[in-house]
Amino acid sequence: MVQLLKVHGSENHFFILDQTLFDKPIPMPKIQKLAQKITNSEKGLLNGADGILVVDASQHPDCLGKMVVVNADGSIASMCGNGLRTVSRYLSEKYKQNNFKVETLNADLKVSKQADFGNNVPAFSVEISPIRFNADAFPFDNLGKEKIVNTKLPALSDKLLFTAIAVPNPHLISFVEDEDLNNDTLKNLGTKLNQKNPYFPDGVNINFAKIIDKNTLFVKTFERGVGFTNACGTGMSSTSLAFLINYPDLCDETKDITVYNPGGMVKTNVRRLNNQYQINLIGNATVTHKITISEQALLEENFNSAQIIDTGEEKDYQKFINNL
Ligand SMILES: N[C@@H](CCC[C@H](N)C(=O)O)C(=O)O
Repeated sequence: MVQLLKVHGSENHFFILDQTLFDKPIPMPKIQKLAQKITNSEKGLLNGADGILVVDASQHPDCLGKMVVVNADGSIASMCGNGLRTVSRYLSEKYKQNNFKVETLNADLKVSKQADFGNNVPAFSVEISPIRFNADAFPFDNLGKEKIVNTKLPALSDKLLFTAIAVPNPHLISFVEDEDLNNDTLKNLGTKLNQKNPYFPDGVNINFAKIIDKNTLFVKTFERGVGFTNACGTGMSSTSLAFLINYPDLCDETKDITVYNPGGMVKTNVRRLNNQYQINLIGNATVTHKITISEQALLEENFNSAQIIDTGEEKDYQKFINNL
């Protein structure tokens, strides 16, 4: 029997699968196939999720573990901000440490336990890095730009301005008004740029942000490999950086930015130090269910035999967001 966890950061839901608990690690293609089934909202486990976070041992200095992100469609992403908070909590409790690093595909990232966001709402801070703006980091093509910073892209929209930042997964950001937050623009753009298209051959996460106040944003994301999510941690982080760059008068980098999202709220801090940007993302790391299942049943995608314990944390998370 093996244990999986169902977790979320701002209601961006994942299953944590710890390879070290299996007799033999599950080959990645099998996990990618499993992701497509277990995340399905109707036929998957516990109403599905946005992906699987695969945890494994790390040999890197100061790293308590390694995280690989598998999106709901089976594609692999270089990073996941909301997911990293939950993996940080998992490793923190497993090894009884509060400050450490987690190996990710592109970088070893500093993480730390923070004061709870609410009663029984544990929170973690995670470093979001590396940060890149150039086309090599994405890639993006046929837009006639080396960098996209507060730029009109007529091929995508005749009115919106876009900023493109890889953290290191690719994000396209636009600051919009209510109309574009609520109409189909984000859905249409997200769908167009995440199928075969001449502009973003690897797809792209798209974030529409509304400025609520000084240091306060609302961000809605259409994720590559997933579709609409309740929240995207790297999306809110890259959007916070775009906010600092494009609206310096509204963003005080000595203070945290509060970022509301359809699943709750996180804090980000974005600083420019020695001509380089640094981003930290702070938010809940909630474990909603503990799942015990045989390895065979899991790999045969026979989820009916799973034994499930509800941790009760979701009730407390809901109280926290109801008080926002
Ligand atoms: N939800 C994540 C991002 C997950 C990866 C993304 N779908 C991609 O393909 O880049 C987050 O919280 O950052």
